[in-house]
Amino acid sequence: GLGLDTVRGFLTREEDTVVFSLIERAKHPLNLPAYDDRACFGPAGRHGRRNGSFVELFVRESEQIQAKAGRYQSQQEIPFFQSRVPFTLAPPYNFTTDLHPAAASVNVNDAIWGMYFSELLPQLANNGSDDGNYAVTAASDLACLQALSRRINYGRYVAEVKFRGDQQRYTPLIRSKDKDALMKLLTSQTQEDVVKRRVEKKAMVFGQDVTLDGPTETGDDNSSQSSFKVAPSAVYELYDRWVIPLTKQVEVEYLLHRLD
Ligand SMILES: O=C(O)C(=O)C[C@]1(C(=O)O)C=C[C@@H](O)C=C1
Repeated sequence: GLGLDTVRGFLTREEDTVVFSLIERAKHPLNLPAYDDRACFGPAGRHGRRNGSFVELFVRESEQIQAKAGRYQSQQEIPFFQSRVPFTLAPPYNFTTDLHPAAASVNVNDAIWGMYFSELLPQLANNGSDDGNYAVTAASDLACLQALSRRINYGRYVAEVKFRGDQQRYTPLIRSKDKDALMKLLTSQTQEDVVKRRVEKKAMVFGQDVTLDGPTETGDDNSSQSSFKVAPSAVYELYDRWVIPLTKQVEVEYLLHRLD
């Protein structure tokens, strides 16, 4: 079943996905035109509606095909753009439903979207300004967004486990809608420190150039920040400023609906 070790294990494994997706995005230049709402390449004209930026279009259409394939039948996955596309490409699969139904759809995808494009991306994409290769760039944005969304919105599962493990303390706080007290009760500063230091280390391990000669250890010779594909301190900061706080926001929102 679901326990604190299991859900923390999931978050730990998700860190790999998050860090790798950031490393992949860092390969490409910023490619600003792909994010411009007014740049009207794409089929905007043909369909007579505004499609937003190229990346927005890419994400929306990618999510539609993935919806058809059944991706969002899993409660672990929440699309950035809700659509009513029925899933028709895959046989139905019996996903587990561990979440409380009234709280299962709690998510902070809008905040993740805003954070990714205005805070994270400008910092991440420093490998030149524009190579015109927007399709590959958008695909790696989608991978980052999906990894971050899955990790952060997994706060629903963490909250479910914490609620089940301590119903006597959570129930009155939920009834009185005491967000601050809920936040305090679910917080473990020790665990947050472990997570932040571990993702920083993962950025060092995954983001170094691997060669056959020379030392294999990190931390001794030339492992300055600039020799990593993504700055380890930037990954630490991403978790400190955004990933963990947003996860906790999801946990609180979930708990507020846990007794509905
Ligand atoms: O592991 C937990 O207990 C969580 O709630 C997850 C998490 C995190 O986002 O990593 C969030 C809040 C806690 O203070 C510690 C860690």
